[in-house]
Amino acid sequence: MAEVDHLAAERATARFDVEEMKVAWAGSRHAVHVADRMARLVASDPVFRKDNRTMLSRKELFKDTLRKAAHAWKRIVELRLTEEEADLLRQYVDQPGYVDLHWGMFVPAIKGQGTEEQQHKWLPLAYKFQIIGCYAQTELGHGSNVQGLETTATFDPKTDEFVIHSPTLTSSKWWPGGLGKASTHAVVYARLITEGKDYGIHGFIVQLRSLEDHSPLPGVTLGDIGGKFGSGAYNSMDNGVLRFDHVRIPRDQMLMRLSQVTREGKYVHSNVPKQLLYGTMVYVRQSIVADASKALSRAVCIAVRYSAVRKQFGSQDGGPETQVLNYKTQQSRLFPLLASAYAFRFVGDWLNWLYTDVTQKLEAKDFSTLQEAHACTAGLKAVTTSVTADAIEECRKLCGGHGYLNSSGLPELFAVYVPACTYEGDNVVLLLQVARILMKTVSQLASGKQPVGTMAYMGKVQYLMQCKSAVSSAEDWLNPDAIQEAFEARALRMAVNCAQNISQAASQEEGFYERSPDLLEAAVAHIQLIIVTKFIEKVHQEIPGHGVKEQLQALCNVYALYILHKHLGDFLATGCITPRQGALANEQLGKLYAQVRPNAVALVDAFNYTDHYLGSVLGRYDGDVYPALYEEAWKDPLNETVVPEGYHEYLRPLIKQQQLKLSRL
Ligand SMILES: CCCCC/C=C\C/C=C\C/C=C\C/C=C\C/C=C/C(=O)SCCNC(=O)CCNC(=O)[C@H](O)C(C)(C)COP(=O)(O)OP(=O)(O)OC[C@H]1O[C@@H](n2cnc3c(N)ncnc32)[C@H](O)[C@@H]1OP(=O)(O)O
Ligand SMILES: Cc1cc2nc3c(=O)[nH]c(=O)nc-3n(C[C@H](O)[C@H](O)[C@H](O)COP(=O)(O)OP(=O)(O)OC[C@H]3O[C@@H](n4cnc5c(N)ncnc54)[C@H](O)[C@@H]3O)c2cc1C
Repeated sequence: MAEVDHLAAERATARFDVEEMKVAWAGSRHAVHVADRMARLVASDPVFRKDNRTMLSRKELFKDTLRKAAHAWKRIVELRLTEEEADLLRQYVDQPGYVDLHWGMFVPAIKGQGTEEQQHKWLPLAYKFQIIGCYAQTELGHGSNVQGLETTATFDPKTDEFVIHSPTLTSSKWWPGGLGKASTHAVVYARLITEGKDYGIHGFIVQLRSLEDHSPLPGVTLGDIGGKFGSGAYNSMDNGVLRFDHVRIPRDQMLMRLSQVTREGKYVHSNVPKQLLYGTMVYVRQSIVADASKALSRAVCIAVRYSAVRKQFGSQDGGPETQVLNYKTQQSRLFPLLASAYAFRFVGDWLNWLYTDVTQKLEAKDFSTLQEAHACTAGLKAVTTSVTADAIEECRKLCGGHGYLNSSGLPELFAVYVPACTYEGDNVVLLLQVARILMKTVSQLASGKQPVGTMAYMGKVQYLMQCKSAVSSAEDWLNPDAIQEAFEARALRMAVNCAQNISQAASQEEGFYERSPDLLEAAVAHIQLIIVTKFIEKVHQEIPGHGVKEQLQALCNVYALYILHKHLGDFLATGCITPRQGALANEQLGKLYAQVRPNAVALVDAFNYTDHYLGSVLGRYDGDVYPALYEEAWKDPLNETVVPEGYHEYLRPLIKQQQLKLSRL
């Protein structure tokens, strides 16, 4: 009971309106309402139970995923849910499965790369689940290097067909989610060959399995690639392997929005940038940023609530011990993660806006913002997923020993989340893309070309290369202009330093290769600037609700000053701030943590997660952690019998043998 009281007391100390913070977090009152309804719908349905997931075998887990997906679809149809509601319902079911790829990549690939005619033919089938699709790009030999894929699609003018073929072992498709067991179709990326010429990678819709009995079609070899990291977790997904042996598809199953092959076999490229082929990846990368804030906020919610419940040391004269949340070290590890969850949420919203804006411009044949969309989605995907993966592990440690139990929810969350650093583009590979664009922008500064969008600050090169921070007290670091200037100067100076070093190499390519570790850091600095800028812009907006703006202001400052403290070396080495100013930032950070402390539990309540979605005995809303932990232990299959299976085979003979030996002595 005492623990329950603890969280009630924590909630009472909040200095802001939690209901209004829920609106700020979700984006609108409508969003809070819909999310609430969908979360409760899932939580109250026994089919969506997930507390036994880590104890299921791979086969049981996969079947459970099929069952949940089918039940979710049934509920979506029965309740006539809107697209927004259906997306949220699937999110709260919280079990990776083939439907993620069907809706998240197969459908978007057809929408983005198919002609109107192709969309008209294929999308209704996909929308009604008459076909199930996946996104088959990566191969055994190549993932990052898309141009290196080996699968071929050779046009045969005699039959008006493409022949899809896997010429080598390394050309086997390898990894696509939903491919292993569930999908009937795939968008397959292959080298288009016509009239004897290789035109590079293009997308094709290929049927893989019979719609009657689900068996692979002739010439198609298919399977699952095997168990993955952690128990439960991403093992619910059937990541697959696929080989083609001269499989024929009609010509009109090449996705022809960007380029076409005529009946005669002539290749025609529309007047659009060829990078539009990568459009589905750009779309998913922006969703992954929004998803990072969800995963991070879940972990932080668990760690904050548990840290308020957990007590260690400090008891005097039999009085209460100290809540671990009161330890300054706990706060300095946890509150930056809380601030990062909010930061990623807001930058994710902005990125979604950017993506929508770019998509509208592309439809009007305006390709000017394509590079900005690529740099922002790639860079933000890389930084937010890397931070989130590390943060989930940090939250596990923040929960001490109990964090290591599956029932804490953290091991599974980590195992599900960590591949986000790799899929949809390895984070290092993506940051190097950002670095390339930074170098290009720096090189254009001399010619007077004004950078735009998130690179616009580089236009202030004369000022930013020599400015000195005016901060002279800890409070000065609360001024957003001081923060913004320090972050801009750091990012620009790091980029310019890299460019200067590269220019001394024998060639641009060699210089880029040699300096790539520094380039990664420059790219991270640029992306952190974007996150800080978007958080500052958010806080400048009108935000209703008692104390909400003040809390967000504090979190924004925590985020920025934490990054400054963590990367102090960059700020000092580039001469943007002095060691004294660095120390003042750290002093202010400590004061901000004290400001966050009484609001911490309410700030995670504002995420509005149900206990079902959190899936953690440590993160329970009521804080009644110990009885739940105790009860959960007894549910383990090992506890089904008092004497374990194997006792008579292995334990008893061993003990008896030793006893016999002893008795002979
Ligand atoms: C369970 C949790 C799920 C959470 C997710 C939440 C929501 C998501 C919703 C649904 C998805 C569901 C589940 C997600 C889970 C897993 C799915 C995973 C799927 C996959 O992994 S699919 C495979 C992804 N593969 C990659 O990302 C490959 C990475 N490689 C590349 O992108 C490219 O090869 C490369 C690294 C960019 C290099 O390309 P290349 O053609 O060689 O180009 P360069 O020479 O480097 O550049 C040329 C030129 O082009 C520009 N460029 C490059 N890329 C783009 C782009 N995307 N857009 C625009 N422009 C681009 C580049 O800047 C250069 O420009 P220049 O001006 O310099 O010429
Ligand atoms: C869970 C999961 C789900 C997936 N789902 C899908 C899917 O649905 N469909 C699909 O098509 N694919 C999918 N993938 C594949 C995924 O997109 C690739 O694994 C990813 O793009 C990374 O490519 P890779 O495996 O070739 O890594 P590699 O490129 O081989 O990376 C290996 C190492 O090399 C480094 N490296 C590579 N290139 C460079 C470079 N130029 N400079 C410096 N370092 C470099 C990387 O940083 C990394 O450290 C999935 C992968 C996972 C793990």
